[in-house]
Amino acid sequence: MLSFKSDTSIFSGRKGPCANLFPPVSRKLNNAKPILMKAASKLVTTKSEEIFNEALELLPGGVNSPVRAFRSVGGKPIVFSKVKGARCYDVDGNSFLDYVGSWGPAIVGHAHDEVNAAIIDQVSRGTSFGAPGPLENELAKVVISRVPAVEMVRFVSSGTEACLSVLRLMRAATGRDGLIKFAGCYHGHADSFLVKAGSGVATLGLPDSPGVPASTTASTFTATFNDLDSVEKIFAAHPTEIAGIIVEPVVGNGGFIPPSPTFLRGLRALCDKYKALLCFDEVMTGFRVHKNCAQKLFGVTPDLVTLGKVIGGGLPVGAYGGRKDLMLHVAPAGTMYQAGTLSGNPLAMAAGLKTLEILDRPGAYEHLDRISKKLVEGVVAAGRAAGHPLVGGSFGGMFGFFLLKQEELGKEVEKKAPQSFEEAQSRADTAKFARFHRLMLEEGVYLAPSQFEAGFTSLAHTDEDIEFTISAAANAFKRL
Ligand SMILES: Cc1ncc(COP(=O)(O)O)c(C=O)c1O
Ligand SMILES: N[C@H](C=O)CCC(=O)O
Repeated sequence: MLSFKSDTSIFSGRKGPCANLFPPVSRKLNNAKPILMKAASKLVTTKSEEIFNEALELLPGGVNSPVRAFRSVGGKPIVFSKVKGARCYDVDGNSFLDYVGSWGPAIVGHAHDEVNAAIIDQVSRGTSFGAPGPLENELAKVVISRVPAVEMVRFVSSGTEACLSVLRLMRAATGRDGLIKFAGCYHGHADSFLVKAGSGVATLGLPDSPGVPASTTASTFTATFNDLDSVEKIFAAHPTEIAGIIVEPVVGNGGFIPPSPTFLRGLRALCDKYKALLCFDEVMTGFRVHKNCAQKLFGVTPDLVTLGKVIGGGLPVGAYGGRKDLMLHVAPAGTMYQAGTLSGNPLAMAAGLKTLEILDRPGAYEHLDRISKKLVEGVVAAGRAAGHPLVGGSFGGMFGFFLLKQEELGKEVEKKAPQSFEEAQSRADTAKFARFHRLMLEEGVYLAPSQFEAGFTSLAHTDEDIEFTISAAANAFKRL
């Protein structure tokens, strides 16, 4: 195992025959030539542990969002001190290649100089208005111009807020209460969505969530992703009750699960048949899998869309939007009420505008697509070469892989990616993933601390970073 010292001190170089094959993790931080580290040292996490132990007395589970607690991968979380570009740095002086990227917002790289400058410039004019500001129009125009379904948009402060608002809108517009979601999909933590949800709910193995009234989720019907029959059955049983479907067009909260070629188009047809609304929850996929979101990538236009993460460039933001006739239900244009003190926050608007401007530059999405594919292909090849069955995939800057149960090795099924969350749950070896996650940390690579989360690349990740990550994975698989 490697020990990673502070940015200004020596850093990793594997002992033994491969010593000269591994570029130092923090090469950008230290021009010193990599020197051989003492063997069998381990990741130094003293300060992280001190801070996290203190946090356990202050914050439920020591965190402000459950997945950060490392519960499903074991050990204690790494406490970050700063982030920059493709890297994160912990309070013990370790540096890691970061494939979480604040769960998506850091798509142009952490702390991008131009994004920082845009925020600082806005700070000089105030951090919050509580009144209309020009940047809300500017970001709205960019979203409307780039997202096929969006003719009008409302900004809020989180993806959760966007999803709970869009559900209320679907109900207000149709006069119906029913909602169809999919097992393993996560649409934030509002009551109606906490039914067989993905992300932290799945990671922690929670059945759903206490505190959610049965009366609330009585209107939430759960289908199986990529299984149109499971959706048709719900519609057939409730032909006039369903307000809409909400779906992650590429599942990222149940692990990485792409749609089958006919699935999204099938959902569109079923919604049209039963006069329900179709909402793509693109909080994660939005501006990540394609410049014009997943709806352009797959050629299916929903009625409504939710967005977040990328459009705030790292500051708190969410948005819901869609057909103008639907959005005009929203107060004060209409009577469907939704509000927010910090909605359309000028700092978030500034950061989001600059982020989307950088993403609009030539080659941005080609880079994201290419390096993500290279990463997944390299990691999968390394795992299989070491005798571990795994599958993976990517779209744009979003990727994922499943470490499968050992009995699949050498069988035809090994090459087939899970088509649904239920299948992923039955085929994934989450204990092995936990061991892999820890070994990758020791190799200087920070992956999402859950098998049931997607990974994220950025414009700051280089080919050398990807090659380093693949080498790190090869090492980890050998030690798994
Ligand atoms: C697809 C999706 N929808 C909604 C959310 C909720 O967003 P937030 O965490 O900003 O409330 C998330 C992420 O957490 C997400 O990935
Ligand atoms: N899967 C979630 C969003 O993408 C993870 C972020 C969180 O809930 O803390």
